[in-house]
Amino acid sequence: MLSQTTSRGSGGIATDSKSGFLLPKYMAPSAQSRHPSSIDAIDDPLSFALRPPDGETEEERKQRLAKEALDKEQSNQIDEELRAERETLRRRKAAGEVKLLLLGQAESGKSTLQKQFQLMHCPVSLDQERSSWSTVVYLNIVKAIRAILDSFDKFPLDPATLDESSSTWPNRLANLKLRLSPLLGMEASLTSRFSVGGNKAISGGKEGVLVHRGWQTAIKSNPFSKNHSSWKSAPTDANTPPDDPVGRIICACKDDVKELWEHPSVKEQIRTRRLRLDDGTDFFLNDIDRIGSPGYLPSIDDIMRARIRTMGIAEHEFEVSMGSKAVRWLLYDVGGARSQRNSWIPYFDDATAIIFLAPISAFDQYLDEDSRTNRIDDSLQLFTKICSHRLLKHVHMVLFLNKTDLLKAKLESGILVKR
Ligand SMILES: Nc1nc2c(ncn2[C@@H]2O[C@H](COP(=O)(O)OP(=O)(O)OP(=O)(O)O)[C@@H](O)[C@H]2O)c(=O)[nH]1
Ligand SMILES: [Mg+2]
Repeated sequence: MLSQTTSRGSGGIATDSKSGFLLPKYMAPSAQSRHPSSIDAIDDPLSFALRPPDGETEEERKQRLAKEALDKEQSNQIDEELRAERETLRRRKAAGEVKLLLLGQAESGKSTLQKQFQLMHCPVSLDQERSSWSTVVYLNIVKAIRAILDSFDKFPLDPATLDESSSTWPNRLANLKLRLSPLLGMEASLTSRFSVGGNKAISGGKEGVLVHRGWQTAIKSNPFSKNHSSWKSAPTDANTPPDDPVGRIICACKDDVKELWEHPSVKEQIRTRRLRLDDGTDFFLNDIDRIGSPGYLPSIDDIMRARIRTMGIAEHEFEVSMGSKAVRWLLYDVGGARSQRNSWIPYFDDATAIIFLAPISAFDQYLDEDSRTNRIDDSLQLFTKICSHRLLKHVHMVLFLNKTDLLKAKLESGILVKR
């Protein structure tokens, strides 16, 4: 090896007798007979790295060639996909499409904003998904009850702190836990309804269920979803028990849910143990009579407040009237948890605009995925990174300070903003 390098490095010019071209000496035919052909030439590090190993057997050669053929096929396939993607983007740009990315940390309100767009520009499609959302509402209720009961398991009530009127509460709590166990037992089956094709929905433990795009369609095909009339008309089956077994259980145990939720010791537990419930929990549990009634179908408010975590990127398409013409908007709703943020980048280079959502009510909260990082700090860092990203230099940016109603409620309840 060393002698070859030395001979090539020796320099000098020779003439190719066939072409008459001047060649470096090591490329002259006489040199080529002594040295490897161009594919193995060590002047080209890539060729050198790719040359067959010394002493390769016939069997190894066949395997290597078969693998190279497979790699080439895969590489061609990727090239073809990239070409098709570039072509789609070119056509979209030519057609004047608007590509809008909704970015921000988890729970910042991206999917909620997407639903508001859908309600404004394509209400029919939201209406068609209406029965699917009852599964999300049920799951939110089950998750909140589980979190409350788990908290009492972890931090049991201290009988010394209970006054006379609450002295029977620990027994009652144990009894409620037993009575609510059939409802809690439905969590896994509710989660499985969100699986799309071969993609299973993931139960994220205390953070809730992560869903793939297209989950609404998957749920619609579940046997408990019912057809319904439009938003404005009242449900026609108001006196018949729900087909959905979870709906039936909620109907049967709504008084227990109510008793648990309204008990002062539960409110105290949430406050003192800083129990983090989803933002829509108060809304759903305060309204359990309505949700737990036969014929329940989610209202628009229910849909807006229902919480389900986005996994990956979900594309939504709308026709938006802009002046005299209708423009096609493609809205991308992304999963906001830290582990999901790398998947945003391929959507940056042809984005028209970004709406960055920052929930300003979260000043006293920490990330689910990193309990040491304050949510406002995370939003600020993320926004700074997005603003300075080289692919987003020419993209319009909208900063959306969200959840102002929750901020107001927190400040009015006496919670102070401090570092
Ligand atoms: N009170 C209140 N709740 C809001 C507001 N915006 C969103 N929410 C609620 O906040 C929760 C989380 O909202 P999502 O839209 O699911 O959050 P996301 O950013 O899509 O979260 P990921 O999908 O996990 O990235 C839902 O329960 C919403 O109803 C708001 O302005 N006020
Ligand atoms: Mg989302």
